[in-house]
Amino acid sequence: MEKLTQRVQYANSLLCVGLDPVGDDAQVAHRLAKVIDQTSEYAAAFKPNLAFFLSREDGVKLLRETVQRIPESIPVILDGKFGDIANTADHYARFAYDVVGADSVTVNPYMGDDAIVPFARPGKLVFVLAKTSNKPAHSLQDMALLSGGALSDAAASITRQLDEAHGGIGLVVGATNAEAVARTRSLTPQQWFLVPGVGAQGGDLEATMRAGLRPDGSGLLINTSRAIWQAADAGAAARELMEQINQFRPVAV
Ligand SMILES: O=c1ccn([C@@H]2O[C@H](COP(=O)(O)O)[C@@H](O)[C@H]2O)c(=O)[nH]1
Repeated sequence: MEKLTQRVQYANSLLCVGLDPVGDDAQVAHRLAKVIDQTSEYAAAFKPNLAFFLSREDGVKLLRETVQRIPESIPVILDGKFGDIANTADHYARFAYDVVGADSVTVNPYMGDDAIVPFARPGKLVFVLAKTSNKPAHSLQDMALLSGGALSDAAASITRQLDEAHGGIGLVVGATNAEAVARTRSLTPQQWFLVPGVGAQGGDLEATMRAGLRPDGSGLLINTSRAIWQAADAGAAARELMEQINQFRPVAV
């Protein structure tokens, strides 16, 4: 959390550069290095998606090399959407933090608190899926609970309680539904949101910023993956998005 706050201030950025490497093995390591080197200046964080590495024969090696390439001052969020019972979750946490060297992970809360808590280590930040960016998310996440509210509201409330108990718990909230961003912000006023869905998924950046930004001008990490990976000039694409994001932040005095 501290590392992220420092990085956001230093780089004056809320941009999270997603790393979803596609292409053949021979070229992908080179492209990853290039994207990291060209976008580092503008990145508040990097988010490698585990699936895009595990689908390659030497995927874990490539992932470790990717993380090592990222400057130490920039937080790495391993997007693995982990979510199993406690003793299994503990092994996923060891993989993410000790093997890969990530600072942060994404976790699916469906199985309950014990799927989340093993990832809550000092200095680490856990992003729990609350309201995801994919269109069919509503089929489960909008279900009304007998106790009131929707299932995604319950996920948000649980993360708030866990953050109060353990610290370092944020949420994943998609940029494709600004109303949901606002609602989740009202339930969790202080927590960090990892926000995918801008770029290839067509999320509305301005509406998302207005709905989710904390009064201190922070608390959102806007992720984009394909829009940077596929750009002819990844650095220019990252700078442009960072500047667009900053237009909606209060100017520091
Ligand atoms: O709700 C969610 C949670 C995670 N993701 C992941 O973020 C990136 C988005 O990539 P784009 O190319 O910018 O669409 C990808 O790794 C997803 O798995 C998400 O999209 N939505």
